[in-house]
Amino acid sequence: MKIEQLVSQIHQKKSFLCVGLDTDLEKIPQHLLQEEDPIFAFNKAIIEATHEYCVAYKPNIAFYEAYGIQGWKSLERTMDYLNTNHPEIFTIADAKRGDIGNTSTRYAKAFFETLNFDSVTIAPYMGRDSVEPFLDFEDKHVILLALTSNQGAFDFQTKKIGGEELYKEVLRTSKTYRNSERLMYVVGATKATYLEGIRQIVPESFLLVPGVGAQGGSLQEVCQYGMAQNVGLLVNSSRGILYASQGLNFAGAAADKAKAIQLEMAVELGKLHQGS
Ligand SMILES: O=c1ccn([C@@H]2O[C@H](COP(=O)(O)O)[C@@H](O)[C@H]2O)c(=O)[nH]1
Repeated sequence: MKIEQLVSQIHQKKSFLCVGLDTDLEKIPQHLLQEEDPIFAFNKAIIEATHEYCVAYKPNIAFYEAYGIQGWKSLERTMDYLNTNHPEIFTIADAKRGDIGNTSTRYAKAFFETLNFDSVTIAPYMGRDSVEPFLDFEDKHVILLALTSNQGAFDFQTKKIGGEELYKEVLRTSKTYRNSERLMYVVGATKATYLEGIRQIVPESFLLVPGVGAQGGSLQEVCQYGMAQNVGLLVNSSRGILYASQGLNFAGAAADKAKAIQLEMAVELGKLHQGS
């Protein structure tokens, strides 16, 4: 998908919500366990209930790999369903991959060609030749981990090397990569105040921002410090939407949660237009 199509969706739906499809058989409503493919049945119901309020879906690959071949089949069915029924919605494989070039190319083919995702999350630790193979795919995007939402982010990412924090070095160096216009970055909502400095380095890049809802990040703060002229934000919520209810009306409850976030996002987008 082209960035312009994503931006156009954001304005059309007045939303920059990404719904995380972290589907956990221990948390989905019990009655779905009788279905032939409970993970897909849950995802389909969530997608149908929430698609008008969001512009992206992000299956975290761990939740599918955990169930072996059956989990991988559920992921494939979910992607086929999205690409067939909602091709305008941006898809993110939250896989956090990255390896020597030869191997990265195989990962890229798996997510961009076989599963037909629009983007994949990549760890920057192995450097240029581990990331560039993912950047070779037209209209596909690499979402590089910059400053993650967890406490462990302070172990390495905020440490200074040569006078600058490592996450800033990741942002600056990655801008020199081949096809760097296909890069986006992960920045946790729990680190919202850092977004001001991040925007000085990557003013218009799209940022995937997990950590609102269950992890306690604030949507308002993310917008205050991180919104760009092209919006430039995809704010993710997974558990806060998926498991709003474990009863028969789980999808309705998820829709209510997604709509509540979308309405807050509409207010934030309104402020952007006032400022221009
Ligand atoms: O820094 C990061 C990077 C990725 N994640 C992932 O996002 C979702 C968040 O789920 P919630 O239930 O909304 O907390 C999940 O898939 C994480 O693995 C992140 O949280 N932080």
